Amino acid sequence: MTRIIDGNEIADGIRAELRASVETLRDAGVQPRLATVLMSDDGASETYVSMKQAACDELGIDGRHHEIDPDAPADELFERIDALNADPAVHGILVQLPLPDHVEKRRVLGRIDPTKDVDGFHPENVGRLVAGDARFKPCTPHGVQRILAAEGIETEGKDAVVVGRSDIVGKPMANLLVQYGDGGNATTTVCHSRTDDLKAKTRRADILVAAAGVPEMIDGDMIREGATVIDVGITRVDADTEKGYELVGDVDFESAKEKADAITPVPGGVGPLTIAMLMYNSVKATGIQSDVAVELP
Ligand SMILES: Nc1nc(=O)c2c([nH]1)NC[C@@H]1CN(c3ccc(C(=O)N[C@@H](CCC(=O)O)C(=O)O)cc3)C=[N+]21
Repeated sequence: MTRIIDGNEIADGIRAELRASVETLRDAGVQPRLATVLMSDDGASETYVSMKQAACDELGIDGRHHEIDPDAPADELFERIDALNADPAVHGILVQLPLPDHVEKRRVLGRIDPTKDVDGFHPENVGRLVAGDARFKPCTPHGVQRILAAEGIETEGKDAVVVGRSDIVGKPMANLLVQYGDGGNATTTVCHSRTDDLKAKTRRADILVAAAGVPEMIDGDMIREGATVIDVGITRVDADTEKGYELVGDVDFESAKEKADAITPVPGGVGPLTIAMLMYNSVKATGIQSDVAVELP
């Protein structure tokens, strides 16, 4: 029987443990605070930011939301980041992506204080991850590692194939899978839109991570019998539902589940872990900045 992995359940477990870490900080007189910054009027981005704020509320983290007009000059965003960097009561800063075209993403990510960079996208944090000395693991790949661990899926010696090479998922995911240690030691292949004969590569995967952002591009025919399939893609497609859309993963779930031993659904798979690991990084950031020793799950 194919196991359908319940991401909400795994995320709930992590959040329950994080609540105790937040308590430790509060008992020491430190109130964890996460600033989210949205410079977009995209509906999906608004939804994600409000989910992050709701997760903060649930854990006792003070979530402060900041909005910047998407038509404002980039300097307005930079000044806001500078102010948040300088505020000792703010421990984590998340600038929601994507940003408007006139705002250079690289300049934004490089401007956030690396000790407050809960996304782990600052070049210093990327470098530390690659060097095997991660400070903040990027939330989605970290969440995928937690799913594999929770499901007892060994990565050591396995063939892992990541489809997608984005800075926020594909590249850090591949890096984590190839690192020495728990959740790593996999033989890792990174595929992308220009990969020749993609199917030949994905079919070799014991662990397949689909993170290309192309709805249903991976079907059962591309999956090895008995594989673990992790679907990171979440695309909104117009549909005749209450919200006017539905969420579609990068994996064609119906055909994939015929081949996979374990598979994550969309929604209810990786998405909830992304938010849980953002909370994890926010607690970690608070510990680093306040010099309070906190146990992390
Ligand atoms: N600086 C930055 N950091 C991010 O971490 C970041 C970002 N920008 N931009 C956009 C992506 C996307 N992302 C998601 C988080 C949670 C769900 C999630 O929880 N999804 C639910 C369903 C959500 C729904 O109903 O729409 C699920 O899969 O079950 C999805 C996507 C974080 N991102």
